[in-house]
Amino acid sequence: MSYRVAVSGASGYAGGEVLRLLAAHPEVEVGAVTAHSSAGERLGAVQPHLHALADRTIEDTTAEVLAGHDVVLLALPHGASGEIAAQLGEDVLVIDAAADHRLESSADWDAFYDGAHQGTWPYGLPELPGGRDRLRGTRRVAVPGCYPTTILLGLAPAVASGLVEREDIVIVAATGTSGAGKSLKPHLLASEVSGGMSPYGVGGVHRHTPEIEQGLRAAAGADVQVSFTPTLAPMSRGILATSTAKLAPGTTAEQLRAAYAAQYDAEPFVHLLPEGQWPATKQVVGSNHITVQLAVDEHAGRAVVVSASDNLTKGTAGGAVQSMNLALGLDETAGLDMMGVAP
Ligand SMILES: NC(=O)C1=CN([C@@H]2O[C@H](COP(=O)(O)OP(=O)(O)OC[C@H]3O[C@@H](n4cnc5c(N)ncnc54)[C@H](OP(=O)(O)O)[C@@H]3O)[C@@H](O)[C@H]2O)C=CC1
Ligand SMILES: CC(=O)N[C@@H](CCC(=O)OP(=O)(O)O)C(=O)O
Repeated sequence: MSYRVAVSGASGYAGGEVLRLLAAHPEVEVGAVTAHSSAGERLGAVQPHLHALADRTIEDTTAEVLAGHDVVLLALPHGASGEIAAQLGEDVLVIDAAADHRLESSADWDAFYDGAHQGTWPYGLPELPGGRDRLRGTRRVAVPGCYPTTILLGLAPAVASGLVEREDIVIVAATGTSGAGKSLKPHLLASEVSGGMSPYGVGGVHRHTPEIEQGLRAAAGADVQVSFTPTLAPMSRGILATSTAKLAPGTTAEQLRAAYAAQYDAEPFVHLLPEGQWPATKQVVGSNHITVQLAVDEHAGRAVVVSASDNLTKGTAGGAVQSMNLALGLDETAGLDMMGVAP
């Protein structure tokens, strides 16, 4: 059987990556492709790399156009996503790449986002404790943010094992510019971004902070506090996150490594690298894989964890397809077997 999947936000970066993956998915047929200002255009005019789908016409994002599909995959700005999601039937599997349904706490939503909180859907990160059980058979999935995916998979084993202090975690992460979407933004002009790096959202104000704390709380079973600083790097795709945490008394490097190995050895997409080899965005770009490495800094008494992903693949579209597979009862890795693109 082939599942018919509609993709909204088809002209954007996340929607384009979703379509790239779905076009190669063995159990899926791409149905309606919808967007907003580009409705009426050929898909090939705005996504010229999607050759197999180039002659599709982009339609308006309405409940009528999205009706009659098994799956609706939303890659819209938050707000627009919640609005259309509320009009879709309960039987259709809705996968939302926007932030609307990620947060459990309405207070967190109000502190970091505009508009009303749309509620909480099962969180699409299978590798978190209990993650797969939450996703199997569900009809609603909230796809995690790109930074949270990379950072949560970097830190979850450390907090879950109790080998680090939960109140002293510092994260600095670099992202490629595609994380900000396709619309024109002056700070993303090539002349601003190329040849340098810059921080943004400094001082605990980035909207992924509560999402990261929520995911770590789920892993640890207790509150976790982080300081998160994002930075912009001159690359189109990729996230490299460096997270450090104060070691719990007596923690050794061997214990920490064993905790990561126990959680990740059987994971198809999360790879604890061999000792001495460090994550880099070029290992993962274009793939649904994420690489992780750790060290113990004895001098500072801290665990240092580095994780790398492609923000558009494991960080959005690949993660969305992985969750879709679980929700539909398919092989979790279906359509996701591509390796990275290097150099
Ligand atoms: N980029 C990334 O790395 C990640 C993105 N996400 C999330 O995915 C979503 C899409 O992001 P991204 O692809 O980067 O953004 P883009 O700006 O690249 O694309 C936005 C898409 O949404 C459509 N759109 C805009 N406004 C409306 C509206 N009012 N109604 C219907 N469609 C609309 C646009 O259509 P048109 O062009 O026709 O106007 C376009 O197809 C966002 O919620 C983002 O937070 C999540 C994780 C990572
Ligand atoms: C470079 C850049 O601006 N990146 C975006 C990444 C966020 C993202 O895409 O995730 P959401 O799904 O939560 O929007 C940012 O920092 O806001």
